[in-house]
Amino acid sequence: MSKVTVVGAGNVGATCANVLAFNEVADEVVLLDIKEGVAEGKALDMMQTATLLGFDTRITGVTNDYTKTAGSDVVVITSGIPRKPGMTREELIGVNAGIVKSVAASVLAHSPNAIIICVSNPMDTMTYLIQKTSGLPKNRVIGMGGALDSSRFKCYLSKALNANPNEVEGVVIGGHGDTTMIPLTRLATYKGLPVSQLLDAETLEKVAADTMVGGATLTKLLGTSAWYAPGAAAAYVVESILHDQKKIVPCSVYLEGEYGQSDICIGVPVVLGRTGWEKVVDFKLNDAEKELFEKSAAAVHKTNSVLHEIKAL
Ligand SMILES: NC(=O)c1ccc[n+]([C@@H]2O[C@H](COP(=O)([O-])OP(=O)(O)OC[C@H]3O[C@@H](n4cnc5c(N)ncnc54)[C@H](O)[C@@H]3O)[C@@H](O)[C@H]2O)c1
Ligand SMILES: O=C(O)C[C@H](O)C(=O)O
Repeated sequence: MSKVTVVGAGNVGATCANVLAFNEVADEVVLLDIKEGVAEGKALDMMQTATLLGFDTRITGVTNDYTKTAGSDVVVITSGIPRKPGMTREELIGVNAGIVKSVAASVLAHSPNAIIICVSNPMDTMTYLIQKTSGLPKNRVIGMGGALDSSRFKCYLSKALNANPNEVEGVVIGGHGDTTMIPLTRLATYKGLPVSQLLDAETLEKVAADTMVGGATLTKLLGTSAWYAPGAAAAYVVESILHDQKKIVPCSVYLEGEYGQSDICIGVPVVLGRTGWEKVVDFKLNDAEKELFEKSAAAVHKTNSVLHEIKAL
């Protein structure tokens, strides 16, 4: 029996739970929220799609009762506030740090062997906070951002190429921020062909720029941040772990020298399997990409330092 808990039954958490159930990623999904009735209601609504969609996953919802999450294999943390148009993700730190820290402690009290996936923003810093305060081995703390950013990169690339997005490969590393993410255009391909052979430099620059502000663009359109792709991206990470798929996915993980960085959680390609992130894959960045990665890491370190100022660490 596999069990996944999703904390936060808002836009992203509910979407993630829905994708997990629809794809039968786990036998059991528990949705938890602090707001009375919300998780119960959404879980019940989702369960009523089981016979329509033909899935066997059992979904339950609870209001802040962590005993019902006991024995989870994977816990996805989406609790916290989303940004509004005009805000950066970093501005959420003051409210979200307290929520994420206490939620991580509560889930681990009942599921000490769980692998934690952090979605709440600013995601790299929230992942670092969990890593530093939970005492978990580093392989069991994973920040989800790169899976989403890479799917946006592939979406924008496929539009520029007028191609099927599923035939496009592309990876985004670095921080999950408007100015810190790094779409690796040099390594992006369409059916194995480098996209630089198919698109001009100006188009490629626009694709990278659109990718970097992908979340901000949606926030402006929606009035709150996105949820369909974020929820699906979190479920994709869960599936690779729970089903031991060994997919290489860019995730925010605690580095100890890899990519020239230490004491930071930031997006790098990792192999995801049943024990969490199993190894960092070295993409052999060129000098320009290395410089971008260093700048990105410096910005994430700066946000992490706020954790001390607000006494979250
Ligand atoms: N990493 C990513 O790629 C990514 C993508 C999208 C959104 N996000 C982030 O995910 C978070 C959630 O976004 P959303 O759109 O789902 O927001 P939302 O407001 O729709 O949902 C958040 C939910 O968290 C709940 N919550 C708050 N405090 C809680 C607590 N202590 N315990 C349990 N539940 C609690 C709220 O009641 C709410 O239902 C935001 O911080 C957002 O910035 C990250
Ligand atoms: O943009 C946001 O604030 C939410 C999330 O990080 C996203 O990229 O969609």
